[in-house]
Amino acid sequence: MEEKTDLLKKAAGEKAAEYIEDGMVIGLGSGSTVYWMLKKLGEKVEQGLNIKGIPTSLQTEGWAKEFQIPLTDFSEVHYADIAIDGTDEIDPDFNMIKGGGGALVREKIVASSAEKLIIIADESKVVDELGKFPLPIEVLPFGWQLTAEKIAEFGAKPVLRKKDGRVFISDNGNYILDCGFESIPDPGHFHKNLKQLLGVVETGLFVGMTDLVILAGAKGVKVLNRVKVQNGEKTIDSALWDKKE
Ligand SMILES: O=C(CO)[C@H](O)[C@H](O)COP(=O)(O)O
Repeated sequence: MEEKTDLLKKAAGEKAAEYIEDGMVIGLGSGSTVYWMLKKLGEKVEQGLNIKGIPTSLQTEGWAKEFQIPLTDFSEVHYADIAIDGTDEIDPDFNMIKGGGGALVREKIVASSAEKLIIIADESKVVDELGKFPLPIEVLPFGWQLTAEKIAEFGAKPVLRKKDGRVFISDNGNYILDCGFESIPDPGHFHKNLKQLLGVVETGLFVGMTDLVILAGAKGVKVLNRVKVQNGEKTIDSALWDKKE
């Protein structure tokens, strides 16, 4: 089972590398699906592709260096042409819960800087409604207990993330609270309310940011586009969203 998921992650990651063109600045997301994109990108760089990547985590930075992908940061560039990242949950509106790997703040900053955000995932990440995956919220370590109490008023029981028996520290030196809400019907509104709490650095809700989803499933890899309709309003080509194939 695990192996099958890995193959799907690999398929989605490798497909995303096809969208990278010479001269681009690429936001490099985090996680095991992104790993496969980085590996493929490394091969392309070796063959002469000229790009620069902005890593969203120390882990991604390490992998990028291993694959000899040239790196840059916001002291040198002000935007990325595309950002490619994974997700923990994605709904039919392309809204997401991210941060399972604890990189949500940098991921969101890099994704916001990008002209186009490409999400790569295996089909297990598709949900009808966000919330089953506990929402990661990055908080300041100081007074995190008070911040957790405030978050709990929104209906979750926040759990301080630990790794190997120790409190998990994000690349930004903060804590992560994993907050099981079960159901998040209005992610945009919910994010805004949580973000106003003192001590909250950022939430793992990514709303209205995704442009393209590369989804790997039993029947192959599908590319789902966000399409434009009248009045400049963006909507989803939901006809393509058929997770129950
Ligand atoms: O948000 C993330 C890290 O903060 C990852 O993109 C998310 O956890 C998906 O990871 P994976 O590709 O390993 O399933």
